[in-house]
Amino acid sequence: RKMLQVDVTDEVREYLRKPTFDNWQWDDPEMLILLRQMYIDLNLVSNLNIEMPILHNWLYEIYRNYNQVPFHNFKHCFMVAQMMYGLTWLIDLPSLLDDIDIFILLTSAICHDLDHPGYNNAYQINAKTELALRYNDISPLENHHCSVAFEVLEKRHCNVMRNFSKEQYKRVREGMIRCILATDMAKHNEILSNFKSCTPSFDFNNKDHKALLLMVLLKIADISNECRPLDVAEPWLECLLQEFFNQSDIEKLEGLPVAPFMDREKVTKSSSQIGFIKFALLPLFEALGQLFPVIEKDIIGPVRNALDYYTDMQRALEEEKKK
Ligand SMILES: COc1ccc(NC(=O)[C@H](C)Nc2nc3c(cnn3-c3ccccc3C)c(=O)[nH]2)cc1
Repeated sequence: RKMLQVDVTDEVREYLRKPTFDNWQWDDPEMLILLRQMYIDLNLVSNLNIEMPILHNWLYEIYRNYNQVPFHNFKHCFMVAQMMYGLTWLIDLPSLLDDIDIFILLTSAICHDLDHPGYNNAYQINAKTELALRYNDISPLENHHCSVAFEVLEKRHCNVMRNFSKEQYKRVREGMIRCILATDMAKHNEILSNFKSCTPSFDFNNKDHKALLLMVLLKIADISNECRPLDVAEPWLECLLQEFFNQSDIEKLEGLPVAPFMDREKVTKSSSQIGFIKFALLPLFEALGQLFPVIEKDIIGPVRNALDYYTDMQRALEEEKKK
C-alpha cells in the first residue's frame, strides 16, 4: 500500500520530463509511482475519468507481467514510457493531439514489451516456439505483448478504461494494436518510408498521417537509449548485449541460425552501435525532426555525439589490432 501514501515532489516531476532522466537511481516501486504521476500530470486521470485505485492495480499487474530478463524487463518498459513522456512535453503533443491519442501513446509505451521472454522473433520462428505457432510467424512477440496488454485490461480491478465510451475504447484498442505491432523492427523500413512520404504535407486531421506519427513516436521511444547521457545509455547496451548473447548461446546449442549482431565472438559495442545509429536510429529521428525541429538539440544532438563516441572507440580498437 506504499504506493497510495507517497507523493512526488515538483522537482522530480520536472526531472521526469527530461531525456536526461537516469533510471538507474530508482527502484521498481518508485518507477511505478512515477508512471502513475505521468497519467496525473498529462491530465489523463481527470480528463478521461480514470479511477486512481484502478490505475494502481493496473500498473502493478503490468509490473508483474514483465519478466526478469537482462534488457526487455520492467525498467525497459519504464524507460520507453519516460522517453514518450519527455517527447510529449518537448513537442507539446497535447496542443496537437487529443486525450485519447496521448493515452494511446503512453499506454502503448508501458505495454509494448509485456511478457517478453528475452528471445527475439527470429528465435521464436526458428525454434518453432508456441508463440510462433500461435501467431503463424507474424510478429509473434509483438502480437503477444499486445494480447497480454488487453488480457490485463479485461480484468475488472485493472480496467483503467472502464469509464471510457465505446467509441473511446474502440479508438484506444485500434491505436494500441497498431502502435505495439509497429515496434517489430522487421517493419522498420516500411514504416519509416511511409512516414517520410507524408511529412512534407503532414495533416493533423488526416487519420492515416496521425496513425503513422503515433507509430513512429513509439518506435523512437522504444529504441532511443542512445539519445540519453552516456552513463545512462551504456549500461543499457550492456543489458541488450547480455540478452543477445544469451540467445545466441542457446541458438548455438540448439543448432539454430545465429545472427551476427548477437554472436559474442563477432560483435563489439562499437560495431553494433555504429550501424544501428547510422541506419536505424538517425534516419528515424531525422524524419521526426522534419516535422518537429525542436527535437534537434535535445534528442538528435546526443545521438550524433553517441555516433562519434562509438566511431572513436572503433578506430581505437582497429589501432590496437594493428600493433
Ligand atoms: C532491422 O532489425 C534490427 C536492426 C538492428 C538491431 N540491433 C542492432 O543493430 C544492434 C544490436 N544495436 C542496437 N539494438 C537496439 C538498441 C536499442 N534497441 N535495440 C533493439 C533491441 C531489440 C530488438 C531490436 C532493436 C533495434 C541499440 O541501442 N542498439 C536489431 C534489429
